[in-house]
Amino acid sequence: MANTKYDYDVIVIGSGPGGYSTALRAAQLGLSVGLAERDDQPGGTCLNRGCIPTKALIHAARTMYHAQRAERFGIMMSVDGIDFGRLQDYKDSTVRTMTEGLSGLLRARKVEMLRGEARVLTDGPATGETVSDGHTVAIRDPETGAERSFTARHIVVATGSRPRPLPGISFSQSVIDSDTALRLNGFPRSVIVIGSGAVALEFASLWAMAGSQVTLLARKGSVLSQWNRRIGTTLTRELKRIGVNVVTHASVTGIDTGANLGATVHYRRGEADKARNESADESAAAEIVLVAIGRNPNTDEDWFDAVGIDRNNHHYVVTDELGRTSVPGIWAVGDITGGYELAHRAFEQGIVVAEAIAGLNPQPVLERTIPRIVFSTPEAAAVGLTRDEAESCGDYDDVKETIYPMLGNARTLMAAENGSICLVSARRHGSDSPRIVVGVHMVGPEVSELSGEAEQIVGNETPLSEAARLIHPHPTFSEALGETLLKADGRPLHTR
Ligand SMILES: Cc1cc2nc3c(=O)[nH]c(=O)nc-3n(C[C@H](O)[C@H](O)[C@H](O)COP(=O)(O)OP(=O)(O)OC[C@H]3O[C@@H](n4cnc5c(N)ncnc54)[C@H](O)[C@@H]3O)c2cc1C
Ligand SMILES: NC(=O)c1ccc[n+]([C@@H]2O[C@H](COP(=O)([O-])OP(=O)(O)OC[C@H]3O[C@@H](n4cnc5c(N)ncnc54)[C@H](O)[C@@H]3O)[C@@H](O)[C@H]2O)c1
Repeated sequence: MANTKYDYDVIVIGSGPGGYSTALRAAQLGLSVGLAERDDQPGGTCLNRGCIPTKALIHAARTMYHAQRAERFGIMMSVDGIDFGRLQDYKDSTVRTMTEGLSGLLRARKVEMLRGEARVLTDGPATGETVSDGHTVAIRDPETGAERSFTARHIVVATGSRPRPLPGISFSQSVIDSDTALRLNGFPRSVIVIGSGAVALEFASLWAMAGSQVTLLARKGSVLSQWNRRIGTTLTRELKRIGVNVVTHASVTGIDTGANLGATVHYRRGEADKARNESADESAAAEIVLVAIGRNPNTDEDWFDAVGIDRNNHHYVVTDELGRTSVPGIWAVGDITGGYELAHRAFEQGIVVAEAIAGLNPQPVLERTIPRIVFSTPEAAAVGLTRDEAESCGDYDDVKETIYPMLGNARTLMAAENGSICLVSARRHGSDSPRIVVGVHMVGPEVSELSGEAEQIVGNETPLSEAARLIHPHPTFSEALGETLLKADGRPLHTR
């Protein structure tokens, strides 16, 4: 779509999953696109400091962990050591391959990279052309500091998020965030992980499998306290099995750090104390402390206020369901929009925004069925509602929970692993329509790979009786979901 008034049809600020998917889809639809990025390479948190490097390290640590446990199969193996330099090279080259691949794809779609820190201006461009407010982006060259201005009919803000520190405790050499954790020169001998969400559990699993002494401080009675209760308690138990010392009901009260590496975390045990009548204050010491208590959106630069982009009390940008902000012509996608901070949600938001800008009529992102995965050991995955959510939302009657212990699954048994699936089914409120699956919650080996099927079933509101007719190949982990569906449909085959 040629446009003479502006330099670009669309300028996207930030090249993480939200920004780059917007740029790729917009370019595919014939729009001219500039993609501003302050980092040296595109990909944002996900490719450079998130999804990709963490999973590369988890893959490597799992390989070592499985080798050490092979004795139970009669295979005697030992790990002679870890060449951490080579491990880092493997992780970095995985990241490089991904970011270079992305750069190539952006070039092929003729997306122009605009390198530097970007901000939206309220006035017209330096060229003196007349444009309405909020259509000009200034980009500061990282080398010279000089600013260049570009105009666009639409601006998409995708500035992402950054690690959140504990209130009153700054990050330091021994109190680190996930960015620093990925740059360590070796696996720590001992580590305290604060938090019990995805980042905490993935690093705790990774380090425990690599032989570190890991203490995880969880504020609630189990990890993943926002998830289905059974998933949280099963995962808490399984993490202990791989050697993570999970301390529940622990609220951090302070951290002492010395001049050298090392820190002591002071915490208060909540409900547990009352039952045990013990001293409320406890402490733990380790080489490093990882703080993984969530992320803050990158929406605090002055220009957000100057341009008038509405944000909520937690600093997330407020948008309508297609991604429009309060300023006409300015859109937002990804972590800055609140809700699930996930790469695949950002991809879909980017596609929707690009299609809306191009004048297509996209469906809003279906937030309810976005799969959530934690690549811990074992993995956890969830799609849709928990029983409590289904009962309280008012949309459903006759809510039922069906539990399937994964030990009944042949592949889980062979792998000498454990887990559980919890399926939530219900009928639409006030109708005698068929029972449907409204939530699937899983913990166990490879359950990340079962989330696609779960999303189809929940998202399409497939009647339970039809979903239970799907044939799952034998012997696979996916049979565990098949068995759960059969059980929920009142005709369990390999289970009671
Ligand atoms: C350790 C870790 C592991 C994760 N693992 C997973 C996972 O396995 N699966 C999953 O789905 N999600 C995962 N996530 C979450 C995922 O990384 C984020 O949800 C996703 O990256 C958000 O994409 P985004 O485009 O909103 O922002 P980001 O990826 O944060 O990208 C924002 C980009 O904008 C740039 N930027 C910001 N401000 C400006 C500016 N003014 N000018 C120019 N450029 C700017 C930044 O440099 C950055 O490149 C993980 C996160 C972390 C921290
Ligand atoms: N596999 C994945 O998809 C993946 C992996 C890593 C990160 N992510 C995403 O990145 C984002 C950040 O991850 P995260 O794990 O940091 O955040 P999170 O929101 O998933 O979990 C934060 C955890 O910290 C706890 N917490 C909050 N404040 C605390 C405090 N003051 N003291 C102690 N505990 C506190 C919460 O109870 C929660 O358990 C999340 O949105 C997550 O979805 C996704």
